[in-house]
Amino acid sequence: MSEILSSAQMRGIEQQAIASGAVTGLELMERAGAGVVAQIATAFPDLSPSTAVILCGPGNNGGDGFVIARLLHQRGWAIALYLLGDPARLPPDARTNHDRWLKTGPAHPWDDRQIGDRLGAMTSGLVVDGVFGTGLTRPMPPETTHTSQALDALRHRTPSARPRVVAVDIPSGISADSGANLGGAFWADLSVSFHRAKWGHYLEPAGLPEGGAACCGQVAVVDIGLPQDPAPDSVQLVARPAVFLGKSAQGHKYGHGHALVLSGGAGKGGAARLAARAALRVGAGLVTIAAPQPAIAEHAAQLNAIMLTALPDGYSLRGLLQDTRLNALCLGPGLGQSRAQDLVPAALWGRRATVLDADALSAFAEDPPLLFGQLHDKVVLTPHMGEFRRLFPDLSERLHTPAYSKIEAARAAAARAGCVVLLKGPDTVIADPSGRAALHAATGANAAPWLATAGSGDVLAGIIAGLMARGFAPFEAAASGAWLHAAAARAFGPGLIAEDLPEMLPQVFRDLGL
Ligand SMILES: NC(=O)C1=CN([C@@H]2O[C@H](COP(=O)(O)OP(=O)(O)OC[C@H]3O[C@@H](n4cnc5c(N)ncnc54)[C@H](O)[C@@H]3O)[C@@H](O)[C@H]2O)[C@@H](O)CC1
Ligand SMILES: Nc1ncnc2c1ncn2[C@@H]1O[C@H](COP(=O)(O)OP(=O)(O)O)[C@@H](O)[C@H]1O
Ligand SMILES: [K+]
Repeated sequence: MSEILSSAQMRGIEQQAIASGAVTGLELMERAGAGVVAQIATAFPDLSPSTAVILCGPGNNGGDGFVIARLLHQRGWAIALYLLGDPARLPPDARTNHDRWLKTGPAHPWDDRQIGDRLGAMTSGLVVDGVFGTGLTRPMPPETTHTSQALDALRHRTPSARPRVVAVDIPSGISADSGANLGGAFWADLSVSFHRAKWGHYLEPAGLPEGGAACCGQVAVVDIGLPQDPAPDSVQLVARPAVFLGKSAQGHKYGHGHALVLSGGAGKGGAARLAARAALRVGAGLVTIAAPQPAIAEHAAQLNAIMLTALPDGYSLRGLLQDTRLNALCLGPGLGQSRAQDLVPAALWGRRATVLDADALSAFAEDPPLLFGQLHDKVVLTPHMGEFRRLFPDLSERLHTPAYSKIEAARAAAARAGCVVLLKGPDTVIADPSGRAALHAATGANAAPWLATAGSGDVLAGIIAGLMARGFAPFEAAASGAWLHAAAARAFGPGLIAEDLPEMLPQVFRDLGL
């Protein structure tokens, strides 16, 4: 797992390092610029010096741009540099690098049309976006409209017939906190960030225009000599399971737990079977489906290793939970809302590790606090955005403000609910009530677009329940579950349907070396 930061956290680290005397802002800017130039060489080894258009903005992102111009020039590049804004108003370090650059070449005043035309005519070379970085919280100014449109047009050309586009830190116009396109954002083949990647590199707010995960291209992170201590409240990017998922040679099936998946009525059992299959494949020692009597025959016809029991209502669930070996529950997929209203309180009374998904969440849309009052710290809620809106309408509403991120929303939800919340999407956030948070990004090179298929969420709920049956803590089970789920989808590839996901887990485990 690697740490990702908000813009405020990054600013804090930078300011503290400068205030302590360990480093100057000018040194950081020099290293940032040098880091970008080094990453360009690494990412595009075939790119030989030709023309680089360097776009500099009014803040420190522009300051990095001047450093990059100087260093690329030293490497034989012809530079065309444009500055948005008044050089006299540049912050001090950016001003110093602006003045240094002027000894080598000119800083053309920003001319949106001229830049747009120039970019449109380029068939090779480099465009460096140092217009705005982590400091931007408003839409791009109108003076960048043509430039943005010209960049958009380049994006649709084959890479061999256009310049490479490199963003300093993050493409201008993308919120480093929420990943939102603030309006008129640029895009890049490569975004070179400093010290740590930012939340916005991996978050992708729903809908158009495309946001951070879609616009950042390859994300590279360069060390600029800031202290490496973990930031308080930092968010971890889930790059692989944080726990060892192998089984010990001596294990007994009851040592790996017994997961109970609660099913809906006749004809509605598919979702529970998907979840149960996933719980078993992920390594739970035993898995039982508990279904109303009329659904038993249908399940029996389709199940072998998974056990089956009749369960009419919440009263009988309390009875079933007298068996302490049943250590993890999964409720919601295909459950039906009235059955959920009856079973969820009984399940939560049992204080087992519990996944609440789908109908187990929507059943409380009328009165979310009724649910929150019963939750405990072994529960994982797995809402998609629609379910999240039903339980946390105010947080969902706030997500429409561009700088408010899905990470903050999931954190606030976990604090309110008093349990782990996993908020789904191509970018999945896992948060607990203490503020601990992780982001699993199925975007960029990790994209898993075939997960957008009916029933894939049921499988995720089952994976997490299975991992909790095995004894993993809710947060680890949720974060590792999100990773396994996407890895299974990638391992199968195009054509994936939900049934395929559990069947890919063995290969995912083998690839992990288990
Ligand atoms: N934080 C750090 O440790 C480091 C930061 N560096 C660079 O500094 C960047 C952040 O610099 P800044 O905080 O100066 O911010 P930016 O350079 O991202 O730009 C924001 C600046 O423009 C102004 N502004 C914001 N929106 C505007 C708009 N729509 N129209 C006109 N002006 C607008 C802001 O008031 C601010 O001055 C980073 O992205 C990175 O590139 C690097 O130099 C290396 C070290
Ligand atoms: N485009 C996508 N890329 C990656 N993961 C996705 C994508 N779309 C959906 N997912 C994942 O697939 C699952 C869908 O769950 P959910 O919305 O509950 O669907 P269902 O109710 O049909 O099972 C979630 O885990 C979500 O994160
Ligand atoms: K930028």
